[in-house]
Order: sequence, then structure tokens, then C-alpha cells
Amino acid sequence: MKPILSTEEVVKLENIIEREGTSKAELMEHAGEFVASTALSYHPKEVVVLVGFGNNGGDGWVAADILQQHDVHVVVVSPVEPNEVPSALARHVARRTAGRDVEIVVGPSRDELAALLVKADLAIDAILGTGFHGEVRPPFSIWIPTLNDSSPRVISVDVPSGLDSDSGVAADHCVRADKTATMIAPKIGLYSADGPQFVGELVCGELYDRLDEVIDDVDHAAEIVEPADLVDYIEPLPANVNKYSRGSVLVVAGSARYPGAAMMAAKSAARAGAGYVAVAAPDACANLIRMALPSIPVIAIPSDSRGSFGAAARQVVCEIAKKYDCVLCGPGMTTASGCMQVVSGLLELDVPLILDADALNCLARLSIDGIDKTPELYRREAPLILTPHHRELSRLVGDVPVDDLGTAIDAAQRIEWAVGSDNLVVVAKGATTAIVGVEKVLIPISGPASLATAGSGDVLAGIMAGTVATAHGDVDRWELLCAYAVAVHSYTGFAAAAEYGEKSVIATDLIDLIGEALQLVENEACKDLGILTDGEAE
Ligand SMILES: NC(=O)C1=CN([C@@H]2O[C@H](COP(=O)(O)OP(=O)(O)OC[C@H]3O[C@@H](n4cnc5c(N)ncnc54)[C@H](O)[C@@H]3O)[C@@H](O)[C@H]2O)[C@@H](O)CC1
Ligand SMILES: Nc1ncnc2c1ncn2[C@@H]1O[C@H](COP(=O)(O)OP(=O)(O)O)[C@@H](O)[C@H]1O
Ligand SMILES: [K+]
Repeated sequence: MKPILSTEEVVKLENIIEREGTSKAELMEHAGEFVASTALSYHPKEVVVLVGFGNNGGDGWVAADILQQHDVHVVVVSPVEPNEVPSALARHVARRTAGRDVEIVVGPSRDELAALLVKADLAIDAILGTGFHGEVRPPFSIWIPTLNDSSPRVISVDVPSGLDSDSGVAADHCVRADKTATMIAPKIGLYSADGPQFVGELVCGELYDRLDEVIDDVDHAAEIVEPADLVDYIEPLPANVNKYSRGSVLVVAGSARYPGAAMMAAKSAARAGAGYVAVAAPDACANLIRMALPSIPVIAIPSDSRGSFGAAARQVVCEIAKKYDCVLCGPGMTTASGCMQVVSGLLELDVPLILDADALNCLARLSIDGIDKTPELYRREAPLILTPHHRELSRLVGDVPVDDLGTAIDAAQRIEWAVGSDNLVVVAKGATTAIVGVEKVLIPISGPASLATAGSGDVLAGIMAGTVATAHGDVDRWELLCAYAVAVHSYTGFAAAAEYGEKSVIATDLIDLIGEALQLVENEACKDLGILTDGEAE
């Protein structure tokens, strides 16, 4: 796993590194070297380096110096003369670079800048880094759109200028990078809110050769899960299994209005490897589900007058649910009062439970002002996995706004910390999904935007249930198991986009690609571990 840090954590880490004997000036030299080597991989002839007033600019000045030593024609565009750069560290390197054969253009007009960029084949954006806040002021509010309107490839130093490195919110003017060369560790804002739209390809320069020894001395805002981390969940099917020993799932879902959600979740659980998947659905839709899923037994549960679980459902469902390795509750269920009773009944059972979709809305309704205020509602011994999207998550914490990765992590942590159990995981779904456990926040492999289609969450919930059931409770870290399920879901998205086209994927396409996705995750993990080469994996 690779750490993702907040700006505050990066500053703490830089101070620790300094105490260990590597100064900030040396880190700036290494940052500039990393930017230069990233730039040289494009074999550029003409590079424009845009520098700001701070240390982000300092990285740019160092990179400019190195690039000119590699016979690249470099033009540094600065708002002030090198002698007037306010940051002392950056001023030192600016003066040094100015003493070499580098062209420096101070305070160009929009047209002058545009003319320089037209001639360049690469631009380096060292205007604003982690010190940026608020809206972009002149002259950068002119430079940034001029850069975005120009043709050269853009490498942003540390963060795209104009992006808040913590919240990931882009200012009105924000550099759209082809590649972002971030320093020491990726900043959380690169993954949050607008970040993914502006960052381009992300590369990280560690800058300090003993980073491994100090990285755990600061908290980590989150950790990126790499395929190799998932290797424990990749196991061949033993020859001597039977359908029950493979793992069983009960999907408690559906209603007369939404039978499809139950079908998709159940089929996905089976495709994800569970040997025995059954559906407990209101009798108003049970026959429909039976006809659509001949391989899956459907248990008809008493309905209410509108075709949702009725008053008698709680007792019947809970009696059945005890026998399964995993229960998934929620897809297409509605929030009728019988459903709320089913959810509270299942929470009392000693069986791994996944609450998704309407089960989460029921849970939210069972509390008055957010479930984190009433942890007794969801505190239990057996594992509990909640899989809310941002709106569901917001409802769970009493309608506190949740609209990006940062606010989703905060909300999920409120739910986690109110209970403080290793067995509780909140999978906060979004364009970037965060898996929040009591100690760590994991960022699993993200899928393509094609996954933003109705029913895609039902497929994920099914994959999650299949994964939990086949693990048989033999799980060191539930967060990592959830990361595996999310990765499989992400790869169904890639496979479906390749087969049907990015915009044409519908949720049912994902289900039949789960097998392929399982294989893709395995291939990536093996590649990471050096067991398989690129060619073999294809
Ligand atoms: N501190 C360290 O040890 C290291 C820092 N490094 C670099 O230093 C950067 C952080 O440097 P700084 O803290 O100097 O910050 P920045 O260089 O990111 O920005 C600070 C400057 O930007 C200006 N600014 C802030 N908000 C603005 C706005 N809204 N409109 C226009 N101008 C604005 C400020 O006037 C200030 O001069 C990192 O992103 C990284 O690139 C690297 O050199 C590695 C080592
Ligand atoms: N822009 C996106 N890029 C990648 N994945 C996305 C994007 N938008 C949504 N997803 C993923 O798609 C799934 C959607 O789930 P959800 O909102 O519950 O859908 P539904 O309720 O329709 O089943 C989640 O796993 C989410 O992480
Ligand atoms: K930058």
C-alpha cells in the first residue's frame, strides 16, 4: 500500500526528514531533479517553465537548470526577477539558474506568454503547490488559462496549480496537466473532488532515500491499495469443494417496484464465487425473480400491500439468515416499515452483514439525528459492511453534506469512530471510493466513469457478498477484503467499457464480466509481484 498524505502531514514529514539530516534545500534539489527526469522522458527540445513566488517555483527553477544542462532550450517565465523571489529557498535556486544559459522572461503579457508556449513542446507548471489557497490571483489567473489553451504537453509540479491539495477543489483557474509529478507522497486532494480531472497521469518522487523509515511517523490521510496487496484473496478453487463449503449468500432484497436490483445483486454474488446464493424477496416479486434467475432459489417473504417486506418479514428473514455465511440486505428493498424491521433484526444476528442501498436508508431512518449519535443501533460482534454512495452516507450522518472524497471520509469516520470496531467497514462509494476502517482509510483501484450507471452499486454489493462468503470469516482485515471487491467491480467496468464502449455500459453488462475481472485483478497482482510479465498477462 502507498500512503496518501494531507498537506499538514507532508509538512510534518518534511520536518522529520530535516531532523534526520536532509534539509529542505536538499529536498528542493531532489524535487527539481525528479521533475527534470520526468520531463526528459518526453525528449523535449523547447521547454517553458512557469514559476510562482514560493517553493513550488523553486522546484521549477532547479528543473530548468538541469534541463538546460541536457541541451534542452529552456525559457523560465517568472512573475519577478530572480533576486526578488520572496521565498529564500526558491530565491537561492532562482539566482543560480539565472547565472546559466537559461532564458528568463519576467512578467510577460498574455500574448507574449502565448507566443512562448506555441514554440514549446513541453511546459512545466511550477506556479502554485501546496501553499495555494482561495482563488487564483493575477498574474497567475492570466497564465493558467493561457497555458490551458496552448498546445504543449504539461507537467505539473507537486499539484496542478489552482488545485487545493487537501480538498481537491479546483479554483476558477486550474492547470489541466498531462502528468503531475508529486513530491514525497501523493496529496489527498489529487484524488478528491476535481483532482482526478486535472491531475492526468500521477507519478511520485520520493526525494528521500530512507522515506520508508520515517513515513509511519506521521498519520496517513489514506493509503492506495495496489494489486499486490490483494494477493491473499486470489485463490484457485479447490477440487473437493461443495456448493455450501464454497460459501453461501442470502440476498435480502427487492420489492414489487424494484425486483431487478435483487436479481443483479444475487447473480453478482454467484459470479463472484459463492457456491450457494439464495434470495429472500417479498412474495409480490418472488416469482418474477425466480423466472429471471433459474439458478438461484428464491424464498418468498410476506409482503405489505405495496409489495415491500411486510410486518411478518423480520422474523421469517432472520430465521433463514442465520444459516448463511454472509447476508446482503438492501438492493431495491424500499424503506417501508417492514424493511426497517428486517434491517434492525439482521443487525442483531451473529452473521456477516452487508447493508446497501435502501437498507442504509432504513438505518438512517432508525436514528433521529445521524447513526453516529446512536451507535447502539449498529454496534455488533459479527462483521458489518456499509456500502453507501455519497447521498446515502449523508443521510446516515444526519444530512451533513457529503459531496467529495474528503467529506465522505469525514462522514464515514464519524460512523466508524462512534463504534470503534475492527469489524465495521464503511465503503464510501464515489468516483474515488474510500474504504474507511477504524484505523485506516484505503483507496482501492478506481474504475472508469462507465460505472456511473444505475444498478452498478447492486453489482458491487453482490460482488462484496460473494467475496465475504468465500472468505469464511478467515479475514485479517475486512477493509482489505472490501478493497478486493471494489477492485473486481472496477475491472468489470474496464472490461465492459472495452466491450460495449465507454458510454454504453449498463449494469447488467458488468455481471457477466465478473469472471474476467477476477482474472484481471489476479494478473495485475502477479505483475506487481513480478510473477507474470506484461506480455503473459495479455
Ligand atoms: N517544504 C519542503 O521541504 C519542500 C517543498 N517543496 C515544494 O514546495 C511547495 C510548497 O511551497 P510553498 O509553501 O512555498 O507554497 P507554494 O509554492 O505552493 O505557494 C506559495 C506561494 O503562492 C502564492 N499564493 C498562494 N495562494 C495564492 C493565490 N490564491 N493566488 C496567487 N498566488 C498565491 C503565495 O503568495 C506564495 O508565495 C510544494 O508544493 C513543493 O512543490 C519541494 O521543494 C520539496 C521540499
Ligand atoms: N465517475 C465514476 N468513476 C468511477 N466509478 C464510479 C463513478 N461514479 C460511480 N462510480 C461507482 O459506481 C458505483 C455506483 O453505485 P451506486 O451509486 O450505489 O449505484 P446504484 O445505486 O445505481 O446501484 C459505485 O461503486 C461507485 O464507486
Ligand atoms: K504546480
